[in-house]
Amino acid sequence: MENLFRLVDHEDFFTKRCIWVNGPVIVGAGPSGLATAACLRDEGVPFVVLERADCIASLWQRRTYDRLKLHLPKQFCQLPKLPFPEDFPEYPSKKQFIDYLETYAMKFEINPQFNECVQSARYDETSGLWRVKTVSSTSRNEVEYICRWLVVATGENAECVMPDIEGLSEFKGDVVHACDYKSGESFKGKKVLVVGCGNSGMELSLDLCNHHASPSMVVRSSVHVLPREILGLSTFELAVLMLKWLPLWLVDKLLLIFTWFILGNIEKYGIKRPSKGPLELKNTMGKTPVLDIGTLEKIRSGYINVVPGIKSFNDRDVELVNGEKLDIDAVVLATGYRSNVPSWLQEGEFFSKNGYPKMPFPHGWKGNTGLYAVGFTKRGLSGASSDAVQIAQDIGKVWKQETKQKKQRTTACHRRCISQF
Ligand SMILES: Cc1cc2nc3c(=O)[nH]c(=O)nc-3n(C[C@H](O)[C@H](O)[C@H](O)COP(=O)(O)OP(=O)(O)OC[C@H]3O[C@@H](n4cnc5c(N)ncnc54)[C@H](O)[C@@H]3O)c2cc1C
Ligand SMILES: NC(=O)C1=CN([C@@H]2O[C@H](COP(=O)(O)OP(=O)(O)OC[C@H]3O[C@@H](n4cnc5c(N)ncnc54)[C@H](OP(=O)(O)O)[C@@H]3O)[C@@H](O)[C@H]2O)C=CC1
Ligand SMILES: O=C(O)C(=O)Cc1c[nH]c2ccccc12
Repeated sequence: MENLFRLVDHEDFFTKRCIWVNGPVIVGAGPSGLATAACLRDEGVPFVVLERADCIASLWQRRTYDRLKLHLPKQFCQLPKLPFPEDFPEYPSKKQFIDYLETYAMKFEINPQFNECVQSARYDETSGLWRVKTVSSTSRNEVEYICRWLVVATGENAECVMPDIEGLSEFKGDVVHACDYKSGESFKGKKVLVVGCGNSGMELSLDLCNHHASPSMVVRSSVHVLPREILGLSTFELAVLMLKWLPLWLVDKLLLIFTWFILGNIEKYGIKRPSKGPLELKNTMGKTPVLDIGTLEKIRSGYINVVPGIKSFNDRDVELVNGEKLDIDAVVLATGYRSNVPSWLQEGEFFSKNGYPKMPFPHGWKGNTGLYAVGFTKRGLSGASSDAVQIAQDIGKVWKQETKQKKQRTTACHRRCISQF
């Protein structure tokens, strides 16, 4: 590592360093950051990956529940340049996915700077360079990285959404967000209110049931629930196949017809369907349909109670919008996630205030001034992979041109850097 300057604050014993990076800085060592790094490695472009956690794929390793499996078939979840092992099942478990990512990082020699949380990043017009400031999560040490390219790979799930519901802070039982829920074991015999009915709310309600807790799941608006498989084929794969030949509206209609035959009328259990079709809703609003892995059966048999929106909490119970009161012991907030980009990226042209690129898919991966975004298209791991490939090609083109020119000009001039070769 090269220190352009190093300050030691003697009163507080923390250091400030400034580092020139020859190549892009990638913020985030989740699947998106790893995929971009691997593709850059293939292009021969050096890079630095900054990660706030102490491991790769921290969402998967630290902030997901034990029973989690990928819910799309493996061919739609693998990262570029390394297929999943043959012996992986169609829906790999969380452990298998993490093992794959560890192998991936090792194969492409990706060694992130761990425990470095990016606090700010701004483009310096004068020098035409990005200034990326990090603070260590284990000490108070600060580093400023200076680079030409900045790849934002902090993800759509960077922060948990905590709902602001009247009385929630007065509730006396345990309240956990889905990101801190590991298993239903600690809820055995308890009455648990699960707030939210996306894939997290549905799967956690099932897990609670399997651990002999009594979940009530809040469905405040509407949601598309589809079977994970239709006629022995994964619903996602079937949709992808049908989209090759048919318009989206027709695929949506067909999916709902198949669903009706397999799941029946689920409105009678309190689960209203949105007026837009599942794929249209995913494309326009980014709302992922639920792929059912057994929750509906538990709802049908009465083990999971579906309830409408929440009015307020009291110290031991909850009042619903229909006036009904429920005694509960604990609350699981499966209320979703948000991007954290606005909290650190000082830029208002490419990213919008909600932390997503302003340009819709497929134009949202490249900004001006060397800024890129990977994994913000609400298209899961396959969307992240295709962003990564494009970003690496784009940077690689410029890199190769310039390296060629530089070689022609002089072979003596070397810039030292901390980038990984
Ligand atoms: C429970 C769950 C299950 C999912 N299952 C699937 C699935 O089956 N199939 C699918 O396609 N998609 C799935 N997804 C979608 C998910 O978005 C992807 O799986 C994937 O994790 C996205 O990768 P990412 O690298 O973009 O984001 P993340 O995995 O969230 O990685 C981002 C990384 O950036 C780091 N970071 C954030 N802010 C900073 C900062 N300021 N400084 C430094 N580092 C920072 C984080 O610590 C994190 O390690 C699932 C999501 C969830 C929540
Ligand atoms: N096995 C897998 O692969 C899994 C994948 N995932 C993925 O992770 C991502 C995040 O999913 P998830 O965590 O479910 O988040 P989502 O954003 O999909 O769902 C959030 C849910 O919380 C509800 N909600 C939010 N605020 C409130 C409130 N104040 N009162 C009542 N309800 C509220 C929303 O309702 P409303 O719609 O009315 O706003 C919605 O039902 C998704 O892309 C999902 O597919 C998640 C789990 C498992
Ligand atoms: O799991 C997720 O969050 C995803 O975004 C994966 C995904 C991308 N497109 C979809 C369409 C239907 C269901 C899941 C997905």
